[in-house]
Amino acid sequence: MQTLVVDHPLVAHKLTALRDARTDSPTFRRLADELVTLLAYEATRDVRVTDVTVDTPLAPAQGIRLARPVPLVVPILRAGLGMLDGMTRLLPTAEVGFLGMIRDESTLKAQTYATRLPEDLSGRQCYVLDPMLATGGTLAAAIEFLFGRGARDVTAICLLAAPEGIAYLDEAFRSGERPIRVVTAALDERLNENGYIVPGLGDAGDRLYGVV
Ligand SMILES: O=P(O)(O)OC[C@H]1O[C@H](OP(=O)(O)OP(=O)(O)O)[C@H](O)[C@@H]1O
Ligand SMILES: O=c1cc[nH]c(=O)[nH]1
Ligand SMILES: [Mg+2]
Repeated sequence: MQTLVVDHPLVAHKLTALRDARTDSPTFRRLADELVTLLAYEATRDVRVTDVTVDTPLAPAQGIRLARPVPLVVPILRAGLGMLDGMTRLLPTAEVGFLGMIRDESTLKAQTYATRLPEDLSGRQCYVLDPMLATGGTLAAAIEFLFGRGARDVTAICLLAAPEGIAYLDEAFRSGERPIRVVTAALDERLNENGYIVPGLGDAGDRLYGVV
């Protein structure tokens, strides 16, 4: 599994403000949105394209277009929803699916409460959005859904990742015939005893949606 930690001063600047406990929800939402657009630029370097020719006002020009089938973008509710606009700003023609998942805080296991995905994903590049890669349980379950429907490859875009979550995904998809990749703004130190990323940013869903 490839893990890309995007190293850019604008990413680091916005992430620092996002982490700050003093940052209010409206600002948190804006920063998350801006960060995702920066991460998505790196995460879509290998988006599939096809050759086309267009006519400029002066002459024909060789060009490229996104290949079909278009990529599928899947925000994992709740916190992933705060990343959707930042992603579709770069991929406005992508199809959007949804997964409603919640981590049982006593077992740290992910439960799925809503799935709105195309039945057949054969050949599709998929981008899964979830700000936090903590134990890896949520993303692993989400990625399994997509490969179960025939996805070609899956890229997870996260704001923060813990070493434990990276290791878990790496092990879960070790075989390699189901290619996955993680693109994140930072690799943090560890998980605490409650499965939260340290230093992290707290509970991403609560901070995005003003839950105090
Ligand atoms: O890597 P994991 O250990 O699975 O933890 C990461 C998940 O935990 C949080 O979701 P939560 O279950 O709190 O739901 P929410 O997104 O609605 O806040 C976060 O949004 C991730 O989805
Ligand atoms: O640090 C964490 C870990 C899981 N979920 C969150 O929202 N934050
Ligand atoms: Mg979540």
